[in-house]
Amino acid sequence: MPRRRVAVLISGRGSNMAALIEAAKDKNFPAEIAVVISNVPDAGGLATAQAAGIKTAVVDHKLHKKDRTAFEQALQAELQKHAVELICLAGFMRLLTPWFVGQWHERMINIHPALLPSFKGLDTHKRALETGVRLHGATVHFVVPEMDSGPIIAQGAVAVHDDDTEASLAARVIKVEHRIYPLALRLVAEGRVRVENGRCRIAEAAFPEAAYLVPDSAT
Ligand SMILES: Nc1nc2c(c(=O)[nH]1)N[C@@H](CN(C=O)c1ccc(C(=O)N[C@@H](CCC(=O)O)C(=O)O)cc1)CN2
Ligand SMILES: NCC(=O)N[C@@H]1O[C@H](COP(=O)([O-])[O-])[C@@H](O)[C@H]1O
Repeated sequence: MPRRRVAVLISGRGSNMAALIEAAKDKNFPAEIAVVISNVPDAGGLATAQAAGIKTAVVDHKLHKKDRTAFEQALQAELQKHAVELICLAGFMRLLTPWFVGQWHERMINIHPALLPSFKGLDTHKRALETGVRLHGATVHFVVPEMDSGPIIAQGAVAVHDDDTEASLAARVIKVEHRIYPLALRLVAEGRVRVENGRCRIAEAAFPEAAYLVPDSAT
């Protein structure tokens, strides 16, 4: 089965993008990173991608003023130019319209730094600490028009320590993100994930393939 052509969309640092690029270096990985696209011209991840020999492009939402459709049509043209089959949102901070999400139904995934459905939106680590949850983590999900609400593909959890700060918790969660995002992309690219009644079913899943409980010693 040919490797699926993937676009990674970023807005910033790109550490999840780098984890996906690293995984795709393995020729047996069922996907190749065809292009990295940023809506922010000086996103740090662009240089990382270029250094890894990956094509990059900038589609600056500011150039399209507040016209989301025009921005997304420019994005769509760039994706078609690279014959992209799957999209990974990795710290991509633009809300996508139902039109764009519809174009990529069950072919676009996102990583979110919380155990969805808890803590949708922004500032997830701060809110987790304020709430006093004992487990926190990250989620890879299919993107649907409603933000952070798509079918869950993979999750990874870490314990929250009483002396945790937003920074210390974020540092442990990002390590989990870099483990579950390549895993989730592999499952989707292998065609092993099907959505039934809003829930993901993973074919031949060797439990706990799509769920990680990461012991403190590992983070
Ligand atoms: N239709 C969807 N679009 C996006 C989703 C999604 O689940 N459905 N996931 C996000 C990623 N994300 C959280 O995971 C997220 C991205 C952006 C925002 C946001 O409020 N953006 C503001 C602008 C902020 C900025 O430019 O810095 C906006 O778009 O007006 C919240 C959550 C990706 N898109
Ligand atoms: N709501 C989307 C969101 O908050 N995404 C989060 O942004 C960070 C991007 O880091 P990275 O650029 O190093 O991958 C990651 O923690 C990702 O989960």
